[in-house]
Amino acid sequence: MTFQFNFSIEDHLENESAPLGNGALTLDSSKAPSASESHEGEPGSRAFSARQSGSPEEHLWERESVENTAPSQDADSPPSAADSSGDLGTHDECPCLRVAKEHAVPRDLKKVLENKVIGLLPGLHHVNLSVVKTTLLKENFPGENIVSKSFSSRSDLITGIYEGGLKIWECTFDLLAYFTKAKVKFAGKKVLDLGCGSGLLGIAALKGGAEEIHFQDYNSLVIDEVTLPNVVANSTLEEEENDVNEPDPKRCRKSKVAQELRKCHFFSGEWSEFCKLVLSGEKLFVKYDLILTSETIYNPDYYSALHQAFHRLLGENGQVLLASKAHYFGVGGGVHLFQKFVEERDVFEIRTLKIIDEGLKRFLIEMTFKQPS
Ligand SMILES: C[S@@+](CC[C@H](N)C(=O)[O-])C[C@H]1O[C@@H](n2cnc3c(N)ncnc32)[C@H](O)[C@@H]1O
Repeated sequence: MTFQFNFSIEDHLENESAPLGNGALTLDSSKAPSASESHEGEPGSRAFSARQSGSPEEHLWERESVENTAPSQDADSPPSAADSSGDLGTHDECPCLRVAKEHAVPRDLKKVLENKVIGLLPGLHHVNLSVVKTTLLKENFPGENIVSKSFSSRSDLITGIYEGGLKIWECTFDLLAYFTKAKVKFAGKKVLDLGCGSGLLGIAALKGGAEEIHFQDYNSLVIDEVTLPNVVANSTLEEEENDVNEPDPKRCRKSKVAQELRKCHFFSGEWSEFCKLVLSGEKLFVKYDLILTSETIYNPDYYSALHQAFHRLLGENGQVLLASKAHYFGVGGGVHLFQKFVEERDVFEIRTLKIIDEGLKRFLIEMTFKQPS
């Protein structure tokens, strides 16, 4: 199976890499960096530590095959009982689901931004991902070893192990632009950023006045090292900028930041496990008004779990805003296949909001529950 994704890595790290091995991988450094990664190291980056990487060099790696260790669900199978009822527990038989957990927001917010370099996108702060990867690799960081695994396999995705959250994918920017253009309303809503990676979609919702925002990523490390720091950076740095004329700026700022962070919850784990976790919590689960998701339909093996997550977690009048490339070469997923999958389940209305036909063709899609006719 041919597999191709943009992968950025520092030059010095490249030199530390394992040899190419069986020749299944080829390097093409002549290609331009992806739109997302080209934001790294932009002027305006704010350093929170003296540690700065050299200018990152972007490469595009090609991968011939990826071992398939992912939960395998049959994308073409008819909807299961749970799929049409929203019940739990259809994936119990699969031994390799990444168990879900909620991540607490550390009390010491300064620690969250330790060793991070903060970059600036229009209206949004985000941690420099090259620096995060370098730090994780160099410090033999405890927990998931996804940076070195992703590095040695030279891929942005390792099915069932690392699902790509250490990068800002192109369609995130499409959806962010759409929020502004279509004046998407977040105020008072309960929002889920599903497969959040950097969490920029959820952060935009937070800034737009959402009442509660949940961030979910497959990988625990992504939540701890990227999503949470991004949310903290956006809450704390924005308040620093706004509060210069307050009488007791420090105290006001602290309580405002705490208020913002209380609205946010962070989860890692596989989608069906995530559903189980939130639906079985102590408090009665209130469904989401809005589910935002970018570049999450690349793998048809995951469609069943993804569809079930929408089905179980979206409020009756809720809306899914989904951004995707038309086709993911090598992995096989894409808009056409996903649309077909959704139509066959007959649960959601699916509507194209926008087609972006420059570079790789991309789509913005809306899903809402079908109304009884
Ligand atoms: C390609 S990344 C996109 C990240 C981010 N949304 C963006 O646009 O930059 C796909 C994301 O979907 C999530 N994901 C993919 N498959 C998943 C699965 N089966 N269960 C849970 N999360 C999954 C991963 O956490 C990953 O961050």
